[in-house]
Amino acid sequence: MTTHQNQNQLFVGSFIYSKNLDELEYLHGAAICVDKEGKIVAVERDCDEQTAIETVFPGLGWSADEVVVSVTKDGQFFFPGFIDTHLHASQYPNVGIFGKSTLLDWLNTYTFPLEASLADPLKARKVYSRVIRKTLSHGTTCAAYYATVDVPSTNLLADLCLAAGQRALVGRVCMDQLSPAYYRDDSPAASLAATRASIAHIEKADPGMRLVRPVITPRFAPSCSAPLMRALGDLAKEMPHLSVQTHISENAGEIALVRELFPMESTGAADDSYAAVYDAFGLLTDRTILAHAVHLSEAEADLIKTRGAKVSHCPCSNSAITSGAARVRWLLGKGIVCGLGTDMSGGYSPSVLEAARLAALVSRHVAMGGDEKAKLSVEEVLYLATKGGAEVVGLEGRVGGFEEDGEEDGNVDVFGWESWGDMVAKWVYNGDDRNTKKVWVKGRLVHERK
Ligand SMILES: O=c1[nH]c(=O)c2nc[nH]c2[nH]1
Ligand SMILES: [Zn+2]
Repeated sequence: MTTHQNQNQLFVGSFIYSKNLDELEYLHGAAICVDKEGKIVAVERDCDEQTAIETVFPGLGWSADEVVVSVTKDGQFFFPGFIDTHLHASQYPNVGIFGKSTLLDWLNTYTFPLEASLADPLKARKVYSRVIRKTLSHGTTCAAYYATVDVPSTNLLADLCLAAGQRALVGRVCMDQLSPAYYRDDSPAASLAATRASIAHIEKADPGMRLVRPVITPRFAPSCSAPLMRALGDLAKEMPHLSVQTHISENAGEIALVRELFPMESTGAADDSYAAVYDAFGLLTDRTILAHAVHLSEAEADLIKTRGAKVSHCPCSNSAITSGAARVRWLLGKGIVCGLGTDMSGGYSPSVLEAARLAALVSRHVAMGGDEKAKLSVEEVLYLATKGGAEVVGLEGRVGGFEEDGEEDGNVDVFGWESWGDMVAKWVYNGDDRNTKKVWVKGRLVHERK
């Protein structure tokens, strides 16, 4: 595959992207110029290839013979890359394998043994290479990954993302309690040292955090002792350029466990809620990504809004391991920023488009529970999958550009009489990786469907 890296590029045709939560912008007959560094340097409406060559290129100092041109055909469109705001790269081999488990037994039965086994570098390379290739093929240009406790293989995940050209947040998993002895940090100090080592590696591998960045990753409160939680909260304060990712309020058993492990008298938290525990340790900040947020109380959601923390909605995982139906409309109504996560392998699908579809369906289940306003529209779930996600991972304004286009073969039957709005709805409800023909990140072609 020619990647067109370090070449000026012209994209011509139809562009569709989220203007805001409620509206998609449809630009037909438009042109976008992307320079050698992968930056969008011109967006022109009512512009075809010839017009761009004659009127736009001179201002950019480009000559037509050195520019790579991509043009959409009928029914195709450029769409911003998807942002997967929460997934476990290390759990990819287990997608679909969850039986009838729920969170806590699922972790012990399926998840910890697999994650521990990735300390084998050959196995880690195989799994991480495949998860990157697979998510790129579904149009995921940016992913917030959990790796494992193991430092070398976590670092390898970052290196592989960098080599493949996928934007990524890569987190070494911190956990020093309540998992088998073969899979946990030896002490809070060891966990902190290993985390620092992984951060140092990733920052050295990509000094300007151009594509890949480390993320502070307390697995979830039950996996972390109070001293470890405090150390990671202090680390987040020391490194304000880094995000924090964790899980919150996914499952009833987990919530009861947090209450038992972190009584408010021991933490100095304002109340005995899950969100207050993270807050007490300095882990609830405007750089915090909270996966799930299914069973939050009113007060917890208000606290999350006050701190500016973000939510990764994971409808596939929440359904597969029967955690519950997150009330996304309620979170959005409070002004909490939300994006979508596949949460493999709690979730079984690598596709953010599938997560968008399931977000729409789960919102209808919430509506059937009595809140008619809960239903999310096609426009809303696509916003969560792109611009909302960008804000969740702290890359707003940097991603959400035009990085992907759709193709006519595959599972979406287009008859020719549909409006563009109807075509997009058909893509959301029936599309898959066959509709993703090419994927670009920073101008580099990182996936091409043959
Ligand atoms: O969906 C989840 N996946 C996990 O790996 C995990 N660990 C803690 N809590 C979790 N939830
Ligand atoms: Zn998860």
